[in-house]
Amino acid sequence: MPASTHRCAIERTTLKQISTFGSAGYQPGDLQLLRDANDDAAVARLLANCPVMRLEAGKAVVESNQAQLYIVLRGVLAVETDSNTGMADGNGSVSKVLPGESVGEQSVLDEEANLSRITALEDSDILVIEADLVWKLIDQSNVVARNLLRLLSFRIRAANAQLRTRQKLGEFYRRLSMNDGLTGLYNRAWLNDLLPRLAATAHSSGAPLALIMIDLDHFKRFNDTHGHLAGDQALRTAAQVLSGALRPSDFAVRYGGEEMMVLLPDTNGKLAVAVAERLCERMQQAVVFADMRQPLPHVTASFGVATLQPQQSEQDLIARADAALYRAKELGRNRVVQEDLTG
Ligand SMILES: Nc1nc2c(ncn2[C@@H]2O[C@H](COP(=O)(O)OP(=O)(O)OP(=O)(O)O)[C@@H](O)[C@H]2O)c(=O)[nH]1
Repeated sequence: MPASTHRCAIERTTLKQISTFGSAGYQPGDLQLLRDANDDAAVARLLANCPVMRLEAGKAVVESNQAQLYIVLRGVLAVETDSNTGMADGNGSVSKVLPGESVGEQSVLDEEANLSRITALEDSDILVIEADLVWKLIDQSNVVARNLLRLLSFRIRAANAQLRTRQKLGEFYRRLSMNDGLTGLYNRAWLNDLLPRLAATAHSSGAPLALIMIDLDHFKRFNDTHGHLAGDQALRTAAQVLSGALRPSDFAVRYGGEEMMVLLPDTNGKLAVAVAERLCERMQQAVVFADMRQPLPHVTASFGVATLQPQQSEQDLIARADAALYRAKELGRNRVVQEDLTG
């Protein structure tokens, strides 16, 4: 390619030409992409007139419509991946490009303009290679082709690793938004999302769905006597009792304050009462440790049990379980009451 064509594309950038690669005194073999190409005459010939450009610290390469490959000869570049490409998660990530390393291979290969923002972290000298010259290098040098494949393979691995990390992080935050921070049980937001779906499934399949509403007894007194932190510990203990006693298909939710809820898909009223009895029993036996040397008094809870009736909404189900819980409190607490289906 004639040298004038290079100049035309480059003048639109903040880069200033300081020499050509042929006269700058660098060895191709020192550059990642040209490793083992020191004795490759075709490579030397093709690169001889390629411009070596200076990018001052803090300056960015102005976007070019044409794909170009940048190889750092001296200095450091920061490459901020574009967040509008659909490849990123909206947060562009920044990586450093050190002497010998390159940026822009992918845009050269897919013939797209480089959408990354490239900035010099210090005064940097850069070998700029136009896309069609990169293709000529690939055509004429097996060594360059192999180095490029190696480089791309490394980039794919790195991108996959980053993707996996982001997926894990996404999963972590998803869980965080569904779980109550104090007890680890599902939270109200999760319930609002899931309960209508559980109810719809139960209605359409005809399988029973039971709900147990649970409220710790005299919890205000517990807090007042032992302090709020001990109260928090009692709540955690109660949550452990629930999650430790349920089947994997059941769900325990912190409904709010000292109120919790258990959802039992595929469970009829009789079975749900048996589960609630078991929970009630375990609750009064569970030891509340705020300080290992001195356990706190046991907490008890009252339980209201209801099952989804035909045509009943999930709000009706909660209301019926709540009414049964209220009755359990009235009858003296630390007990299970099933909804009254005769009324
Ligand atoms: N430590 C602690 N206390 C809480 C939390 N959420 C709610 N509470 C307390 O739970 C207590 C609930 O009190 P009440 O609604 O009067 O009920 P109760 O004292 O348990 O009485 P009964 O339900 O009638 O047995 C209040 O004192 C709340 O401050 C929490 O996250 N941590």
